[in-house]
Amino acid sequence: MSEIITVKNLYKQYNYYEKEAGLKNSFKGLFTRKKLVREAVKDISFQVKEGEVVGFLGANGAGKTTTLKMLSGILYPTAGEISVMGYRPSERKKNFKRQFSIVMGQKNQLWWDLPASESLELNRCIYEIDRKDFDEMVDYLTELLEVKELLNVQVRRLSLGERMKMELIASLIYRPKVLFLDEPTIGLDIISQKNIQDFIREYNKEFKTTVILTSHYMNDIEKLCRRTIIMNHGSIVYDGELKEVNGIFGDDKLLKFQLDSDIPLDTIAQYGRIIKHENMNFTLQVGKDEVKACAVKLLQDLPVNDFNVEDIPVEEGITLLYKKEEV
Ligand SMILES: Nc1ncnc2c1ncn2[C@@H]1O[C@H](COP(=O)(O)OP(=O)(O)OP(=O)(O)O)[C@@H](O)[C@H]1O
Repeated sequence: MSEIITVKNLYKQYNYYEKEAGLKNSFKGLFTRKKLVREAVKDISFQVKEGEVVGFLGANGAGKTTTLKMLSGILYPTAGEISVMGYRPSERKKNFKRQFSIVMGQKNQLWWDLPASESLELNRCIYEIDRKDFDEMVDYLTELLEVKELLNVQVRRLSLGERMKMELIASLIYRPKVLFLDEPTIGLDIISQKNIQDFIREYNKEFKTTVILTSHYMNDIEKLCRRTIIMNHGSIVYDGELKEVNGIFGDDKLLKFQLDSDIPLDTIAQYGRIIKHENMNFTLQVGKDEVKACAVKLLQDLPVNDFNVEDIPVEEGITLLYKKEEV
């Protein structure tokens, strides 16, 4: 399949001003303001094929939302190239806007005081959707998401999960080719989270829509995406399958052990890279070839209580990635 999204050397820099607390400082700030720069996205490049579902993972502030906002034309890039369906999103052409949709788990597009059906009707007019197509699509989506009977309930009276389902319906009734989902399961309980995951999977199968999804929940990415892009401090630190994420650590292993008495950290650091320590419990990262020698030495030298050698689990791999500037 061909590429539908191409991103080349994309940067986003936010310029803002320091605001000090207090009335006096606010007044002072009118004349002398300290300019600050935040490099939210730093030289990222990737491509997405038509029909692909790609998951963006990253700690808070990694640059996921900024990237999605640039892909959808909400934000102007500082530098770099973006092509989505052949359009440059920042030009905000009408035909581009008709073919993609963005849903943000933390923002609403539905009118709070009206039932969802009215917001859907408004979208029908904006996107000039044929009545028959619209009715069919609303039927299909409300059935799949099991919210048909809630269409005429005021949005403010819906639960968080029900509201997210309505948001998804509102963003899909015009059958966009590309869908950006920014944390669609945030704050949802496990069942609602699974409902949304099942829906996205089913919808992608049916319509071959290209989906880029950001989430803090690895579970969302695991369930929905073959490919994961992991961001850290504005850069892409991994692009590939989630389960292969540990490949970038080579054949490293984790030595986990508990000590009987206090030992200085710099002594322990001589045996391997300290990944985690809590009270007397330690996790060291050690190269596969050094594991045996390191384990023997550790058991000989230190008052070790409990001891284990493990592969790096995916979660730990991701945590390590989040902590690293570059891999
Ligand atoms: N309007 C803004 N002005 C200044 N800095 C901003 C602005 N918006 C975002 N940032 C900064 O840019 C960085 C990236 O933010 P972004 O929202 O893209 O991260 P994220 O990966 O989506 O994080 P989260 O998971 O917390 O939503 C952060 O350091 C954030 O503080």
